[in-house]
Amino acid sequence: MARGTGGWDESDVRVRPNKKGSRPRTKDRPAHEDAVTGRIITVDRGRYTAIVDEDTPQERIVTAARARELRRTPVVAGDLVALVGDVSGAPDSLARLVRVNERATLLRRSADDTDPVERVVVANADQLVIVVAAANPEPRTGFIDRALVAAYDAGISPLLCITKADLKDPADLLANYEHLDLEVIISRTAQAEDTGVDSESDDGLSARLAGNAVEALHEHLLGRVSVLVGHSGVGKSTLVNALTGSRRATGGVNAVTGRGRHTSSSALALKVNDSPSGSWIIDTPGIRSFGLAHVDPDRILNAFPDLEPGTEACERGCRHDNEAVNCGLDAWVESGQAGAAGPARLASLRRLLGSGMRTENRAHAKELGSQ
Ligand SMILES: Nc1nc2c(ncn2[C@@H]2O[C@H](COP(=O)(O)OP(=O)(O)OP(=O)(O)O)[C@@H](O)[C@H]2O)c(=O)[nH]1
Ligand SMILES: [Zn+2]
Repeated sequence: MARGTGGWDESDVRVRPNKKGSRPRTKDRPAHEDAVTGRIITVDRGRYTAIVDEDTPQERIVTAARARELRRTPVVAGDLVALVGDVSGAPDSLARLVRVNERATLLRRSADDTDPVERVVVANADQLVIVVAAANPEPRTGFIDRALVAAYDAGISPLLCITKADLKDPADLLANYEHLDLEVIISRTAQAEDTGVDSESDDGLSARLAGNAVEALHEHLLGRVSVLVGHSGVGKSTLVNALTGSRRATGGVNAVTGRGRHTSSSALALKVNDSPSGSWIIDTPGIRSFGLAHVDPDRILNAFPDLEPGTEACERGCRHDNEAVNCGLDAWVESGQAGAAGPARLASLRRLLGSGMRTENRAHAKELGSQ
């Protein structure tokens, strides 16, 4: 489209003289023109592990420490950063991390729903894979709903992955989400007639997963950065290892990250097997729930598109929570417009709305959380 002002070129751009230009160079902050870009794979006790020159013959792992000028900017798995100094990646070399590039997305959580400090979990993820088991452990819709809120709030597409469908039919669980435009992958162990993918969990337990399920998930990971969340025991590490070829428990070391030695509980990015450049899984062992103190109640409602139209009948200022009088959502659900799962969905929404902080506390929380 033509620009409204028409016919600009570079000569129209006036370069303002830099007031600080006459200062002695030594007082200028270094421009770091020689910096290289790295993708943060994991963070452990003040050391930042980055991959540099990704998917080129020079690809290498560089360990870095943060520069003072970064102040308190959080740096997390998935961040793209500028590195200077010794970026050779040689044993015992240490680079300096001087800048964090602007993030496309930022997945955040608070420790619980009343904790004012928001924590940055993962940067630049395109997709949040919510892993729940059909049984053992029992699925909790509360966890799924929280993860959906966090995903929508961050502008990350959610994908629901149900594991262990060999133990129980997940139809009842899925009925909760049939009115949502939510993509679902169902995984299970291989039956006799299936092709299987042998994989081991991080605890060294082996499972033979149905090949078509692993393949379906693999397809969703191509060309994207996906972050996986799930409760302990749902089969997350079995899946991650099947998709990345990483086998931490048996001492196998992922060629890229050295996951075999990775013992901390921080997020870890792994390259997806047989995939185009830029396909990453970020496993989050430490994240098993999402405190939503940082999310605005209106945005919580966004994660319930099957209910949201019902709020058109609400009075202005309606909080739609358990104390709300004449909330349009009650009639919406009673009339069946949210389907059979409507009552359970509304109960889940109200649990999330009821547990959050009141708006008055939010401004303060944001200030604290920005650190
Ligand atoms: N029946 C069945 N078992 C599975 C399936 N996937 C994984 N498992 C088993 O479930 C157990 C737990 O799997 P993990 O991969 O360790 O689960 P996790 O989510 O990584 O759990 P943490 O390591 O505690 O975080 C292991 O014994 C797996 O072999 C499945 O689809 N069906
Ligand atoms: Zn309402």
